[in-house]
Amino acid sequence: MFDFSDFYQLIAKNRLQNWLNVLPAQLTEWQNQPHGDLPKWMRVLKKIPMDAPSTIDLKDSVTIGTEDELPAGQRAKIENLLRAFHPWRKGPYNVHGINIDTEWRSDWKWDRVLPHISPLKGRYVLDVGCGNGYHMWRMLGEGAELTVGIDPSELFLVQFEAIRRMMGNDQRAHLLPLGIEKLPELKAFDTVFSMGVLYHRRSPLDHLIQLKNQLVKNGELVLETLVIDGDENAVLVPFSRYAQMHNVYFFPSAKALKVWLEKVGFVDVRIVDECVTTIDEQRTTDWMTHNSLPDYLDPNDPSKTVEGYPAPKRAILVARNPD
Ligand SMILES: Nc1ncnc2c1ncn2[C@@H]1O[C@H](C[S@+](CC[C@H]([NH3+])C(=O)[O-])CC(=O)[O-])[C@@H](O)[C@H]1O
Repeated sequence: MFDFSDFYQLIAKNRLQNWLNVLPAQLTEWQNQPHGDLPKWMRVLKKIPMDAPSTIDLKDSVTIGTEDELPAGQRAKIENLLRAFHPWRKGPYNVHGINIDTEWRSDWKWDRVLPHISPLKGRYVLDVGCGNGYHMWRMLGEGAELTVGIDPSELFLVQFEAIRRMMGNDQRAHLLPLGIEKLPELKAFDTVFSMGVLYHRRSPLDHLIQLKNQLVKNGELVLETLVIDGDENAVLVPFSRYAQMHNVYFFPSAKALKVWLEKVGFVDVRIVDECVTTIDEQRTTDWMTHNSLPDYLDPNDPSKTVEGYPAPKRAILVARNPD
């Protein structure tokens, strides 16, 4: 159903080649599972043109082509095709003047991350839980040699592939529909990002070890997750939902997270940013019409979630793998 052969050919010639010992079997298994709406989305995806646009900006935004490059009728057709992949959560994207106004201002997160990380020029980058790949394009904008994203969501895979087609089938970015737990110890990436994933993992220290196992010696981890206020021993484990999210487990303080990273062997651990998520950063839009953060906060006290927990606050930590 999905063709990963370009990626296999690419990594056969580079330092990710050991991955070929397990990856084709895993992705064949994935292909053979039932996939809900994916066949329908694939039919839409194939209608999206694969022509290289006249201009691409990945440095300051993700902007593909210009408005006047395409006849109005063709632009309207592309917009309809892209809307078939609702809800668009991560972005924004601008495609031939079509402004995909996503639930999240993922560019704001990128602006908080970028000043604190090693330059990405020439690097092999892994983005764990990459969503639809928004940050992968921004990583290429910073000169990364290759970005590989992994995310189990099928909708995010088709959204990513739609954008990639309109980039002229760019081969510098690849998204694989896998969870982090499926990765062997590749020890091959210069930078590994895990943003918005840790609180979804039942075993957060194992998650940190899995991330470490993907890094080359002296490679850099960029970790972003929901945190609470408090000292090295503070951690919240919500009883059930948090801000209406299922499958959430550990919300440490940034200081506790630093200890966890050191405990599993990272060094030079730095807490580089902490900020409360505003309702301007995560909200309902024309491209994501479901409920969003404003609906998940206590209407009488927006410093709390509807469940009575502290409202979402996120921290960014950067660390080095010495091994
Ligand atoms: N086991 C797993 N392995 C890999 N990915 C997973 C796993 N489980 C869930 N995910 C994926 O992790 C992503 C977390 S979203 C952050 C997106 C982006 N990074 C961002 O920073 O904007 C945050 C959120 O919406 O809660 C989703 O796309 C899941 O499918």
